[in-house]
Amino acid sequence: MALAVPCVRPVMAAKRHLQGFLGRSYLSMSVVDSAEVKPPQKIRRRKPPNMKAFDESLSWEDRLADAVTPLWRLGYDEQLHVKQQNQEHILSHFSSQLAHLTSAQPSSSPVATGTLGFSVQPIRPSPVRDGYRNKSTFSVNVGVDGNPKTVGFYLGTGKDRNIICVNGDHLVNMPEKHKQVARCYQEFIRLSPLEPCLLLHRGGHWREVTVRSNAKGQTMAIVYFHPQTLASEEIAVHRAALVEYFTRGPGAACELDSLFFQESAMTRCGHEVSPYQLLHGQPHINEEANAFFQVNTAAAEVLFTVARDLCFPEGAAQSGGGGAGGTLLDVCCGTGAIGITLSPAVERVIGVELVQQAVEDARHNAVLNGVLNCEFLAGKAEVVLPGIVPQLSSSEEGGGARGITALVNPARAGLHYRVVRALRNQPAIRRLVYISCKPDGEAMRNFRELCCPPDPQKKLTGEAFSPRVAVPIDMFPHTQHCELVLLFER
Ligand SMILES: C[S@@+](CC[C@H](N)C(=O)[O-])C[C@H]1O[C@@H](n2cnc3c(N)ncnc32)[C@H](O)[C@@H]1O
Repeated sequence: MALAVPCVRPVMAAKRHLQGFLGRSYLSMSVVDSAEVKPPQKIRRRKPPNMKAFDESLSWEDRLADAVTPLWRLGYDEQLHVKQQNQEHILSHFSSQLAHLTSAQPSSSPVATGTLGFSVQPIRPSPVRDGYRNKSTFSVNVGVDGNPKTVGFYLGTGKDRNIICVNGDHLVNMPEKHKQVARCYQEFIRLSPLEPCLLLHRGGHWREVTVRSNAKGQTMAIVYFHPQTLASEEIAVHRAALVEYFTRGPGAACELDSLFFQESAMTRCGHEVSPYQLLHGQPHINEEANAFFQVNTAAAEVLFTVARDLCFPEGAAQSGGGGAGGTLLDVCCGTGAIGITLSPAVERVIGVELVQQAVEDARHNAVLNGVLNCEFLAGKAEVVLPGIVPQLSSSEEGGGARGITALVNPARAGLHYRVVRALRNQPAIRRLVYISCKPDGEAMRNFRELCCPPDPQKKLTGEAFSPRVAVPIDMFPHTQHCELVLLFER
């Protein structure tokens, strides 16, 4: 199988299907009544919103760039320096809390790495700095000139009634292809007799467009449409106009490989509730890299390599199979990318994930890659893990050379306390790798729970973990975001 990115596991190209991504469902929607037919609405030019709230000395483009990519004015080395300092500051805070918890000598300096008690490695840069996003969602709203059919990104807030939509042609993190689709979509909706949908309850139809692309340059667009009270035959007319525009009209220049359409009366709505309709092209575009569902594919490869090296420093992941035994617990595994990537290093991988559709994609990805030692369980980690982790002890403790390694990659809400307790109370887990996109948020609570002294009252009887190594990774150049990978051992 061909593989564009050889750093993790050359024989394992994870061909992830976009269909899987589309199928994810977090919200339900009410049934839309499409019986009432309304005549096409007249397009009104609206008054531009109150612009006083913005810094008027800057152009709209600069204001948007400052909001979306706040580090864009800095050179890349400077950006990395800023992020490194931020991460060290957060870790220093953690170190102080840790010292307090364990009544050890508090850290004296707020930022110096040497006083943390563990090492912070230099930030790993993103291999791609500009145009790295493989997914972009463009909104529709009132533009600077008052045109309500403007496709771009919001500035301002609904509460302050100063929302303004600025096109993203100048944003450095956005690929050209995504910008082209956004421009064409804007042209299309401006030609359409239908109103845009600016607020879900205020009428109008044309909503945001999501654009996805892969390393081969294939592009998928998903147009979201509010049906309001249109009859299905009416919607069909506008759907056909959209297809015509993107296949034979000016939009054909985008060379879309897939065009999807979703009728939805809610902000987000899953395929099960309101099916994604394939209007043109193929149902999936594939990515032959290891981490498609991260927004920056190339940087995700770096993340996975770091995770592998921290989980298995002895390097058996490169042995090409067989591994050194033991189990990898992939907690909050999403579509299984990390577990599948690391599977050669262990006898088995157990992935746990809340979203059923993601679990099905993970199973699909394992099959696609010929990986047989991964199982994926659907459910809340706080429900699933307390049931299975204690069972692992008899077979794993002292059995394999590695026992159990835990890798956790929760959403911003962090891990539920029951998850931390299940992991801590399992003595066969000697090593735990925590990947966090927001280490100064709820993850910090988890770090404390992992490292505090045992507390029988809270049924936290297992030995405490200690932080050993922290590795910041720049997944999003030009923004403030930074991923942190933290190795805990005991
Ligand atoms: C940051 S993503 C990690 C995705 C995955 N590790 C990857 O690389 O693609 C967090 C994942 O945690 C899942 N999640 C959120 N709450 C959860 C819970 N209580 N139990 C299990 N999974 C959860 C989300 O659905 C999401 O897939």
